[in-house]
Amino acid sequence: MRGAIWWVRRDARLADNAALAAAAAAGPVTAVVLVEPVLTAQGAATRWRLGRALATLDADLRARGGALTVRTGAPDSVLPALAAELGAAEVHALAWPEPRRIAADEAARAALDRAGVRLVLHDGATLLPPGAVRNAQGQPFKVQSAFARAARALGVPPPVRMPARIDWRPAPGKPLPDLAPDMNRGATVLAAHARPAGEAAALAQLHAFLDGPVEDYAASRDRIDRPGGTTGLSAALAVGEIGPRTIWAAVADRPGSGPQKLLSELMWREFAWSLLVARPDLPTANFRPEWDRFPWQGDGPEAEAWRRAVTGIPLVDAGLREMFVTGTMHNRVRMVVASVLCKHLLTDWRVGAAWFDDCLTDWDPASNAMNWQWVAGSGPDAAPYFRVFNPDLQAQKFDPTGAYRSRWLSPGSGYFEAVPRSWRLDPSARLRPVIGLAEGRARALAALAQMGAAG
Ligand SMILES: Cc1cc2nc3c(=O)[nH]c(=O)nc-3n(C[C@H](O)[C@H](O)[C@H](O)COP(=O)(O)OP(=O)(O)OC[C@H]3O[C@@H](n4cnc5c(N)ncnc54)[C@H](O)[C@@H]3O)c2cc1C
Repeated sequence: MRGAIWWVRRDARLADNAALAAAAAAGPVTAVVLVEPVLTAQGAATRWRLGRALATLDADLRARGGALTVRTGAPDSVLPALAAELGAAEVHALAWPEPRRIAADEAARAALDRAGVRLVLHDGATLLPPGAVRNAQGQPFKVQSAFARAARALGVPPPVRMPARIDWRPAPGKPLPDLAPDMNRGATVLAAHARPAGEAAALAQLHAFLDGPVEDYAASRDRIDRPGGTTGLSAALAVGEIGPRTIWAAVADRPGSGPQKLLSELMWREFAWSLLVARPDLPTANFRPEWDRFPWQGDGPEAEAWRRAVTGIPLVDAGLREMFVTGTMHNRVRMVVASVLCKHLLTDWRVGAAWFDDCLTDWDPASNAMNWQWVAGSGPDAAPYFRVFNPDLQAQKFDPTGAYRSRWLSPGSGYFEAVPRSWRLDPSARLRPVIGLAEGRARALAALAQMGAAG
């Protein structure tokens, strides 16, 4: 048998991986990672996290007699050459239907076709094949609850079994380079605070959550002062150390409000991917075109204070610091920091989404874009813009002990060691709010009225 290439992208796992299973069925497997433009264009934190996932996968493969083969360059030139070198007739990869990835995959497919090599994309990055969930008119859903009902009715396929035996055939290549040299000193801080990487760690994390915390998930998931109320699996999902179907299968038959709530949150991720597939411009364009008239302020000093986590609004600064230090942020706080940016600071959601793209280790192009548009009001099934979160009331409600704010606002949180020195932040500075909450709210509502009047 001529063997096949398993082209590893955001699927750093051996289990529940249809691409690996298909490659293994074709003979010896060469597991390949490409340092390519789609990867290098991604944000720093997500590249850093992907680097850790791939390094751990490489160690897992070495323990089984394999290794990752690393090559540099665009897939449409590197893959045909590698296939020729190996005599491989097939390349298998897990589909990741993000616009840049789709375009690069199409170019790779055309080049491989010319070389007589088949590129096969498999599903498994989402619960159901992207684009499969449609309404009675055959259109994608715009309302999440209806989408989730229809998706559940279709039934989530079980995870793919890992092949019992895989013959690994690594090819010569260089070691995996540092994928995020631009993290600079932030990398050391992140390494000290991020969760462990790898497939085994993700599975252990899932099972530890299912062994207890899941029962209380529906009630605890918003308590930001009590860590451990959520799975913490988003970064592992984003780099594919665990497949969503593995989580679904482990949770689906459990009774109780906690497990059911977890399934419904996974359906938000699923909805986001269905939106991105239907509207590839979701990360860059207002889903609802009337939002093109909204009088956003430019990316000015208020937005910069937000990015640097020095707005003087405690919950906002705490959340943005948590993200800088850990690469993630609690969902409740993401909603508040995004709301303050789009409403009190009247800043275009794309400014905030771009900052998250760069800072999140769990960056997911679909979830990030959908959630930003949800908060801003420009998305489908979005929160109405006039519903303006008051960050102080949110803090009282979800951080009643103040533990979250104390942790992330303390000078010893790690934040000041992680940020660029050029920001010249003073840990002992007493911050004044960049805007009064009542003033910001009134300004936001006036802008909304102006958009309405312009319509
Ligand atoms: C402005 C904004 C930006 C966001 N950007 C991202 C992003 O880039 N990547 C990302 O994975 N999530 C994003 N989210 C969604 C959510 O905040 C994270 O998925 C969640 O905090 C991850 O923590 P967890 O794994 O412990 O979640 P859990 O509560 O344990 O939930 C389990 C899984 O369900 C999914 N999920 C939960 N909530 C959502 C949601 N609102 N939307 C989509 N999927 C969800 C995630 O895959 C998550 O890992 C964003 C939310 C907001 C408000």
